[in-house]
Amino acid sequence: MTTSFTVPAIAAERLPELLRGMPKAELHIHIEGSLEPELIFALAQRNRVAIPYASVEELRSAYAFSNLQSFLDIYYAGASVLLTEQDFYDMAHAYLARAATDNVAHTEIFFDPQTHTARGVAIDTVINGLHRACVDAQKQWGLSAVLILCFLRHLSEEDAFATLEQALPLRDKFIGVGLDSSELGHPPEKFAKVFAKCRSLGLRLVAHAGEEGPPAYIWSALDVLKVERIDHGVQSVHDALLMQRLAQDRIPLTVCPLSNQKLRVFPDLADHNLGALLDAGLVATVNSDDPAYFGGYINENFTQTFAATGLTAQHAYQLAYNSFEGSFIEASQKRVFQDRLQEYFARF
Ligand code: HPA
Ligand SMILES: [Zn+2]
Repeated sequence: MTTSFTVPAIAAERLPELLRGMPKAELHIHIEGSLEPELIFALAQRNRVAIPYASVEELRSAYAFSNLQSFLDIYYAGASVLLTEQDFYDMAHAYLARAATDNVAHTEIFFDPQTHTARGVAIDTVINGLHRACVDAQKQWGLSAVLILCFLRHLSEEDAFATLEQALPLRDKFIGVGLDSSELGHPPEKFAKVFAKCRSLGLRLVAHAGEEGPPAYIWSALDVLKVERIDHGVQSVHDALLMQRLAQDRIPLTVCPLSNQKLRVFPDLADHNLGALLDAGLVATVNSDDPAYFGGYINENFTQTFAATGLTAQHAYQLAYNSFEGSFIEASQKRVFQDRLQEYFARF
């Protein structure tokens, strides 16, 4: 099965249906960013945590962002209602139920343990709750789900090492590590030693780079941290040599169009460079990032971006194909998903 499959002609008005129904993998979703205002309020009540908003509507109306940091401030505040293992389970279960209806066949979920351990929540509480929801998703919907532990880059490398040490007894419940939070001023090389340690432990490696930060951060994520995938990476278009490198080494980019729009990386979705990345031969994918905050889960990211930019059914096939190729599932299972994808397009 190759990527060179030619998609049969499909009328433009049937594109949304095609996009919603196609099997896909999601590779960039922060589970704390799937916490809907309704669940924040329910958990605040259940745990008797005070939140500075009078209603779900008031909270939702605060979701107007000017850049990454303005989002992160409210995102960390929202996560403060999570205390028990059941809270983490409920949050992940709600996301996974939603992903299943969006025809996500496989998902690789980020979580931010330091956001919780800093508030006195034990790392076992976090990981066990999330992992149990992943196990249940496979049983309930046949949806495969794995976890990626992210280090917060605004904190020190020492803090990342301490977090890794706390997590290692639960090593079989997460497949890799990532790097997220405030990008500017916190280049990947700040975490060179902890990523080298994770690599030696056989953990898979990813990092956010080139969301707001320069192409230099993408180079150092690749060459210093030795990551296998770049989260966002949309700033790579400003460096022709980097574009060549990403294409040649088939480094996947986990692009998040609605996030980029809401955080004003591309204020107008019509100006998004997803099509340019694909046309340059990069292994770009579409993902939701923080769907409760950015106005849409993965299918909304697909349908709104296609409507705004004029991408075609052939691009849709390529994006779904890339999502399986870029995933950390084993090669034989990737082929199963990619065969299913080709069959879906052939029969649509
Ligand atoms: O888009 C993001 N960028 C960096 N950190 C994050 N944490 C949640 N979402 C993001
Ligand atoms: Zn992200």
